[in-house]
Amino acid sequence: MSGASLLTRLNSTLTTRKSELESRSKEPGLKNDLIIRAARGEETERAPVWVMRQAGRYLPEFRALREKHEFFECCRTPELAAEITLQPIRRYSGLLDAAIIFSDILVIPQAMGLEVEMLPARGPHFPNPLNEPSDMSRLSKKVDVQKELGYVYEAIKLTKQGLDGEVPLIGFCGAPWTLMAYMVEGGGSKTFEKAKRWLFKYPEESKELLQRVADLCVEFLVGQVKAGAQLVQVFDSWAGELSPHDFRTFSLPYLKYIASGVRDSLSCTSCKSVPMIVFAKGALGHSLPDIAKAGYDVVGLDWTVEPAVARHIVQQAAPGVVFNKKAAGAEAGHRVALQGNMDPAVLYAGKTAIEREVERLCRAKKGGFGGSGAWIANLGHGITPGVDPEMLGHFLKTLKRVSSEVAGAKDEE
Ligand SMILES: Cc1c2[nH]c(c1CCC(=O)O)Cc1[nH]c(c(CCC(=O)O)c1C)Cc1[nH]c(c(CCC(=O)O)c1C)Cc1[nH]c(c(C)c1CCC(=O)O)C2
Repeated sequence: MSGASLLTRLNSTLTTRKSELESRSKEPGLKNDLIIRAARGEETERAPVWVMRQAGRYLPEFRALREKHEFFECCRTPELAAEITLQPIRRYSGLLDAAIIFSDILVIPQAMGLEVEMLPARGPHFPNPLNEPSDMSRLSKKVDVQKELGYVYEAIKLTKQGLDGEVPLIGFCGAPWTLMAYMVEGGGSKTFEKAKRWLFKYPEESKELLQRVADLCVEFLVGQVKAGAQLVQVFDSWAGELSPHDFRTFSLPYLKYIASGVRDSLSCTSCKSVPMIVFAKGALGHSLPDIAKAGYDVVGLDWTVEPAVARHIVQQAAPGVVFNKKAAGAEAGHRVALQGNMDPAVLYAGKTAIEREVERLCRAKKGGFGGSGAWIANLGHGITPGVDPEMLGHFLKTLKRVSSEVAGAKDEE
């Protein structure tokens, strides 16, 4: 074969492959699919970026709305939830690569029949938490997720209209262990002694509760995807409270169950598969290889792990994962992508510190993520209420600039 015809053939193979990739990831009308491609382990022209809690109290426009409406009223009113979801997208126009639906992880305990209130300055409060396993009889036996949480689906639909394809929308839920911790503690805690007492005194009953929550997580995430969520994230915010053994016993199995449950369920419907992100805060130091193999496309990192080290560990543990074999839009194996992981407190330290830390985050030679893709830039936990919104803007702009440079130069890798 002549050089020219070989080139033609190669070109046509590449074109076919490119259009396959596009049809797999790009929803009609979606203008920016950077985060979807990065989540699928692909190289991207820069790192997509979003921020946990990007719709929140650091935004004056959010606080203004909250003066008029109670927290769970905002969650339960699709128009308000959609408006709040869109607030950061509007303010940081062109700088955020995803929206996350405004809601809370505690809507699942509410759907199970527990009362939850959001106390000013104190956070979530359960007036009647689960004190003993016998209290599980107070939980609804069979939760009608559509009836109890349909308002989230409505909010997703409305938000999608508002976004008009500008960026993808992320759905989410809390992980079973984190939700159980709230349900038993009755709120946040420094020691988690009540929830841990359950784990150690009543391991079987704890597993029953975790399983009941996990089943709801699967149904709720699938519902969010059917309503239009284009990625989903599972937040295990309290994973780091558990010893490695207890994490493997009481958290990891349910994280796995959720990933495979959602994928199986979506493969049985005409719904396209969506990338799944797991964020097990505080558990990465001991369990990153296990988390990388838990069935998620993306592993979220808190700031206690060095990106280059995490990349190495994840690549060793899960060199190429094949998900969604049966799903519509089935795909071949891909790298597990990473998300994170700048310390949110850097946003308090001014522009010079932000620039320095973004450089470290992006450049492989500085221990950062490097230019080979499969990275979604984010903070290592949610943005905190005292941050000046301008500083988040500076983070987003700097990240966009430096990560484009690094991807263009392949970061000398
Ligand atoms: C543990 C947890 C909760 N909720 C959530 C988690 C997991 C993430 C994490 O670890 O931070 C998840 C969450 N909560 C909220 C979102 C919305 C989407 C987003 O912008 O990220 C998401 C994804 C809104 C919220 N959820 C809450 C607020 C602020 C409450 C207010 O307006 O009064 C917002 C914007 C309240 C909330 N809700 C919760 C707590 C502990 C608190 C109070 C403390 C705090 O504000 O950080 C439970």
